[in-house]
Amino acid sequence: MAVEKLSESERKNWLSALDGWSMASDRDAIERTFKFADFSEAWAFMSRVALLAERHDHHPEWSNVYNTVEIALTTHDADGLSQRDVEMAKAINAL
Ligand SMILES: C[C@H](O)[C@H](O)[C@H]1CNC2=NC(N)=NC(=O)C2=N1
Repeated sequence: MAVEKLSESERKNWLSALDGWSMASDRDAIERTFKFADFSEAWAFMSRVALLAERHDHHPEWSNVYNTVEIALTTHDADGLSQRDVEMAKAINAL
């Protein structure tokens, strides 16, 4: 399915609505860092995000160090930010 990149105006609208997410400085992606009480909490969060990713068929680029999870979202099929990233960020924020 062809996925379209977000337009400039769409980006501005969505970014203001996505609490905690910001534009990556070096590429067309949004990112957010999550800090938890400990590794176990971080791992539980990652497990839930993994299930979301499968359900959305939209997968994060992420890293985990102990209690910190860094997530970047971009749409490889669109070579940049698309509506799918926005939907995924909203779903992650709702966890
Ligand atoms: C075949 C499968 O539907 C595609 O490769 C999906 C999988 N997950 C994906 N995740 C992300 N972030 N971008 C994509 O373009 C993408 N495409």
